[in-house]
Amino acid sequence: MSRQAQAPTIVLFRRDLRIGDNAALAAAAERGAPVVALYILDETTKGLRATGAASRWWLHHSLAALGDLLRKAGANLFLAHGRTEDAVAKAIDASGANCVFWNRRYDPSEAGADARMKAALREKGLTALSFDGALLHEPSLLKTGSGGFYKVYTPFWKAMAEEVHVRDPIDPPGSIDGWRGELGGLRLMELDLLPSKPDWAHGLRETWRPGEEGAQARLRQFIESDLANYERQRDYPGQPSTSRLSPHLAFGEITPFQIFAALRRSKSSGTSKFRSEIGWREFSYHLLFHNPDLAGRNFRPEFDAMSWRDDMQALRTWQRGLTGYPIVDAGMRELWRTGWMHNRVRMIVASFLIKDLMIDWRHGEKWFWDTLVDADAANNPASWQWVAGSGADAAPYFRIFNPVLQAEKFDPRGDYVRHHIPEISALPDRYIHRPWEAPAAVLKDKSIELGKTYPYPIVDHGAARERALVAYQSLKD
Ligand SMILES: Cc1cc2nc3c(=O)[nH]c(=O)nc-3n(C[C@H](O)[C@H](O)[C@H](O)COP(=O)(O)OP(=O)(O)OC[C@H]3O[C@@H](n4cnc5c(N)ncnc54)[C@H](O)[C@@H]3O)c2cc1C
Repeated sequence: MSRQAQAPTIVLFRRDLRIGDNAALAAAAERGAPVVALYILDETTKGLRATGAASRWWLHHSLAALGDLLRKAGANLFLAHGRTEDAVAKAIDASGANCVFWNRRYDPSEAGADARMKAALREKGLTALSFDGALLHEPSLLKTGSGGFYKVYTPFWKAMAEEVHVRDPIDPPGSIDGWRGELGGLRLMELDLLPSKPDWAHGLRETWRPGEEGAQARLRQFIESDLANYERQRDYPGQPSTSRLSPHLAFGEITPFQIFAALRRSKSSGTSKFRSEIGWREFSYHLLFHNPDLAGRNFRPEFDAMSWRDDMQALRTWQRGLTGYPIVDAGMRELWRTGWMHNRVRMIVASFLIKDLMIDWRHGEKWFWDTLVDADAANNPASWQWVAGSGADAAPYFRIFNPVLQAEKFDPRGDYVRHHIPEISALPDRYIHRPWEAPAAVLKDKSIELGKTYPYPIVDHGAARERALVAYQSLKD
């Protein structure tokens, strides 16, 4: 029997848009039958969170890149839109496939949908298999001594080191015997993922190269140029020293197994700190797996009693980067322009929204979800809850970042702020993070009119801090 006459294997692609270290694809290629590579944009299955706008932009380009790689290897990438189970059933009917393979997802709503699909397919006598790849550990397997899940990062990471064997990445299949039929699917443009009216994505296009090859290039460049200084420089947003692998990881264009293997091969110092940051991603997924509504519900229920301010005007001012605190505004504008923000600045802007403006962390989480290219179902809510103090292993409630002192420490010459806020870039270093203290003559000389060309601070940090401490203390009491 020729290979094309064998019943094909459907391989579902989701947030694993790569051909390297792709266990499901490798298993399908090894099986020998033709492969139907299928991506389904599922905006219908109940409980799945809709992809944010910046992530949709990324997804479009990542699918284009995956399609190219698959084509070179011998297979088409088929595209569909609708409920996953319906689209899979249609693909089975059209292709005569008798196997469906995929890599596991760990968001409980997605994992639940996959489990239901697996049971339904098996009931029909088909082979349905799921594989690992997104995480170094299976959240269901790593348990504390008392059989629960970890709520504190340090023991979690220690247990990972002791119990989890980090396997080598799987090579991409040399060639794939792609199924030659027609599914009647969609073309990429028909998924309608790109912004058009208006097209706000020019900053994203300038900044990123979505896709597996872009991810591998980024990893190589990071290891060669920045890894050695990572621990020392990772907190300074003006110096590009972090890996910027987050969107590639969020879309599964690269796996933690591939990153760990590359770190093992490198002779660089600084690998331990970098590994532990990847560990925070593992920890976030561990928390999400065990707490399905991480984006909607306080991990610590006592936070349900917090009286947040319902100030939508202030929320919009924060979103637009017009709070009058330059480091906050620079971060929010970096996010809007590039779909990404430096980690230190994410912590500062989040603390500002939650503690200086007393706005519910869920509003910030939603904005990030929509505007980040690395918007991640685990990292985003876990990090917001960490800053709010409502999360597992959270920042202590009395830690309220002073946006001026943070800026002076981590952006000492104001490079980052100047880059993102041109209207105050001419200010001398001593006023760049506190323009309201600049003498009138200096402001005039630099053509800055506070309240007109750049705003006055939306709140006084000292007073806002006191207000937050009272609110947080009342929760404790
Ligand atoms: C309020 C807030 C929201 C966040 N939202 C997201 C999000 O939606 N998606 C996201 O991937 N990260 C999020 N983070 C975590 C972190 O800011 C980003 O992962 C990091 O800035 C990405 O840049 P990088 O790839 O250069 O990081 P690197 O420093 O190079 O780290 C490498 C990788 O480790 C992981 N990582 C690093 N720091 C963290 C962390 N604190 N928590 C979890 N994983 C981490 C990421 O996968 C990252 O790509 C958020 C942090 C905060 C404070």
